[in-house]
Amino acid sequence: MLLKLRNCYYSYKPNEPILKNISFSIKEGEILAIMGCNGIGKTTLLKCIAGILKWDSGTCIFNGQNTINANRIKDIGYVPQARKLPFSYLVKDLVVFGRNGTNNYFQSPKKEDYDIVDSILNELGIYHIRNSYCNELSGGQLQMVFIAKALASFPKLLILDEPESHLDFYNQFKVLHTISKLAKEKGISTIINSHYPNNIMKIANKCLVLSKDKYTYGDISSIMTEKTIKEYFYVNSKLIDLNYKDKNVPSFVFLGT
Ligand SMILES: Nc1ncnc2c1ncn2[C@@H]1O[C@H](COP(=O)(O)OP(=O)(O)OP(=O)(O)O)[C@@H](O)[C@H]1O
Repeated sequence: MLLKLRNCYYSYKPNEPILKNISFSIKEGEILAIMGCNGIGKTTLLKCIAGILKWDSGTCIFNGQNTINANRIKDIGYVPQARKLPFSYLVKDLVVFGRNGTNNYFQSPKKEDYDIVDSILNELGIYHIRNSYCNELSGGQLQMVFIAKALASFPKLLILDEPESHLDFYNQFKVLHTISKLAKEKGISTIINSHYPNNIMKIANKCLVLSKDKYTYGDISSIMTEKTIKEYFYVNSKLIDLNYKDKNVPSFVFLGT
């Protein structure tokens, strides 16, 4: 087991926990999707797992170590929600910051670091933009650059906060395909926050859906049901099976509230 959470709590304000009694685990190469309404605590959960926020209590075992009080967790790559950069960096210079797993802009990278960056950019199919300025990229390209930066420290666990938001359908597929490929071919486990059930059903093995007072967690097919959509999102839906290229593609049609 790569990550195991037991009875974890987190609150921004005393005695008002946002995350209550959270328990789940993730194996090597598994993809876990986190879902839930706006403001329910998904980003908070990702930040606690990544060590950006400190759990109030519970046990969080990552790679055999209890990380409940860790300041910086090695081997976790974190990709925050899409954002514009305050400064303009070349793609290769931004991605190389990921080499030491921090945003330490003052440590000079070496040639070996740039070689590793080049191979990652190549693997993600964005080598051709290595000398482009990040603030001149499209949203889809920028998202791939942030994923490259997170991969630059060779993480065992990749954490992505709504990676497909703001992207067109083609780029959503591209990002999802990349996440799935990294899990299958490199065994990189992934936790992904998403607002798109049809997307996560394409790539996730497990799913955790949060609400204010409870959550549900399990295999994706047992969790992503019409009942869960009604109970956690207050929306009526119909889950249909479509056939595409000889594969079954389960998809929700959202009918109304
Ligand atoms: N730094 C903070 N201090 C106090 N409260 C916060 C802080 N950050 C977030 N919150 C609150 O915690 C709750 C959960 O926020 P969070 O960003 O984790 O939700 P989310 O499920 O990721 O939302 P969304 O789907 O809209 O991105 C919200 O009510 C938010 O206002």
